[in-house]
Amino acid sequence: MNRSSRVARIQRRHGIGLAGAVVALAAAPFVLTSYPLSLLTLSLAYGLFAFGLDLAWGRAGVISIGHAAFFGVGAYGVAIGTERGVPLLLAVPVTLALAAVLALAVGLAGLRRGTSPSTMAVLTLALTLLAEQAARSLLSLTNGSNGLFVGSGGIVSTYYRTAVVVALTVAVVWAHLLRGRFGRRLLAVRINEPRSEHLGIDPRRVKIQAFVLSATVAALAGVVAAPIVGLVSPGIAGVVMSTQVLVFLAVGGRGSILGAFLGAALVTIGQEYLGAAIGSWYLFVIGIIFVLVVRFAPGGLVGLVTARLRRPVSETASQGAVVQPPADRPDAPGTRLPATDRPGADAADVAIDVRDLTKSFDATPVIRGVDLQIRQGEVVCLIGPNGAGKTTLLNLVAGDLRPTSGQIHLKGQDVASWHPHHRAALGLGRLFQTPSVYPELTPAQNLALAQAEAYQSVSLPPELARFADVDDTPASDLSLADQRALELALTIAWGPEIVLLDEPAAGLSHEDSVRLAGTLRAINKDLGCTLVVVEHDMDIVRQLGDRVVVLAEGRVLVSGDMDEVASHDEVRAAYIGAV
Ligand SMILES: Nc1ncnc2c1ncn2[C@@H]1O[C@H](COP(=O)(O)OP(=O)(O)OP(=O)(O)O)[C@@H](O)[C@H]1O
Repeated sequence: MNRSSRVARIQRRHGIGLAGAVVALAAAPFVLTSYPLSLLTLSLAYGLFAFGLDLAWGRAGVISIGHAAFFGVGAYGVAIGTERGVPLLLAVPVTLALAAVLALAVGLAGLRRGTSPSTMAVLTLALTLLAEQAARSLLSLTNGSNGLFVGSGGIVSTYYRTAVVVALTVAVVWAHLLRGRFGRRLLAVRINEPRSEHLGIDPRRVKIQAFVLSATVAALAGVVAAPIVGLVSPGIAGVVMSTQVLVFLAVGGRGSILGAFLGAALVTIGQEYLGAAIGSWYLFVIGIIFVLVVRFAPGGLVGLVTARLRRPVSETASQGAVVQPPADRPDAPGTRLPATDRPGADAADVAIDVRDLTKSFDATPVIRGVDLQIRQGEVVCLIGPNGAGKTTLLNLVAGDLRPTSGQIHLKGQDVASWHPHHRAALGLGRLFQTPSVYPELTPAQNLALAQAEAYQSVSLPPELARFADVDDTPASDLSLADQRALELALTIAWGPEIVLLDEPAAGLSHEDSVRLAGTLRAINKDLGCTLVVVEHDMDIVRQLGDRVVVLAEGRVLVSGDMDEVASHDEVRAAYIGAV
């Protein structure tokens, strides 16, 4: 089955699932009495809350252990608005906007570059503690610990219908978002942040967007929940509520909208009936279930069912995101943008220009005043003994490290302070020493993801294009040689003008290395890519390099063709004796 018919099948299955859910939800008021119906309504609100958390935790890998702060903003927004006679049509948007702004502030602070994931955990924990305390202390606004009453209009089924409409609307909007660029980028950043950044995606932006969306959905859930809960009190924004939603999601399963609603419904309904049967011991039972799920079913109930159904890897790994190159790309496949349309295209013929570059780790200098100019279309091999600073130099050019001093120009642009995704936007691609691909996705999805983000369209050489047909196994199952080839394939499919490669032949057999050198030559000749290759294998260097640059102790020792370099006494003596 080809990829587009598989995508159509997934969409059909989602459509059937949604239709089934609509029918079941529509039938509920006719078969349930008032109490179970109000429990179901509460489950829908909590499901929405869990889904909100999933947007951050399950989809973007952003840890939030204080999401009830946003839920509380939603619930109090409605409660305060109702008490003061503010129309819902005004109170709800203002409340949601407030939650979004709050989340933006937290996201900007906690998702800065270089901060550890635990920063967000600490910040959100502080937020939920603060929110609960604020709800207790701001007496004139919140009525303190006594809370505020919100009426549901008395007719449970009417309110149930409102909750259903809100939940379904969110599900449909989400399904739409998932199919587009945002869903794809969310998936890419969650699976492999550095790779995504070198495909021009800004991971911080994607995570902040996801967190703001997540908080807004959580606040909407609070809006929906307030009239069912009836009494909006400080606990609704507090740490217990924040923990409870983590349980909903862990039980149902992260990364699936069904998991969020299922987990919330099972725990909410279960604890209600358990509570009636065994009193506060129900908390103990819920705790045990949580531990068992985390230990034995980390994918939650939905994960268990999916594993039993043995769904194709391309379906399960992509979490519903559609990973295929968009059909409506303005530049048709096989074409390159006119040179004058590319950013920095009017710069001189120099692709990379490094001047007096230095880099120290702590006080230890590793790069010591490197000058290096590489022309567009050139193939340069960077060689030198272990620890000479070759990888560090690539990292500096790619933006993965900031220089201590000196200048880096790409295509005439001063990029020394630019982030990797900004440099990628100039057409700079890179390969890592350890192949960096999207391991959970199939090779075909890896390629499709790169093509969907493409800097420009290119036709892949046949030895790389073969991956487009491998759609039934995750990339992590490929051999090292194939993972290296896949990393090259997805980088080239993205359409770079300059590619930095860090020991691309490491670990390959002689035959594979020779084949790789031929492919790189073809990429240079047919696609015009400038290549900078760090390599130890002198056979490959001989085949590849227009020019060889020898780096030693962080300095350029000599630069020239292979014969010049090989005849250089210092190089022979100290670095490549056998050449
Ligand atoms: N993040 C870092 N922190 C501290 N020291 C580092 C860091 N990265 C590299 N170094 C040090 O910088 C020096 C140069 O390392 P680098 O990896 O650039 O060398 P290389 O020429 O690529 O070596 P190899 O051929 O073995 O890969 C080494 O001594 C290394 O330990």
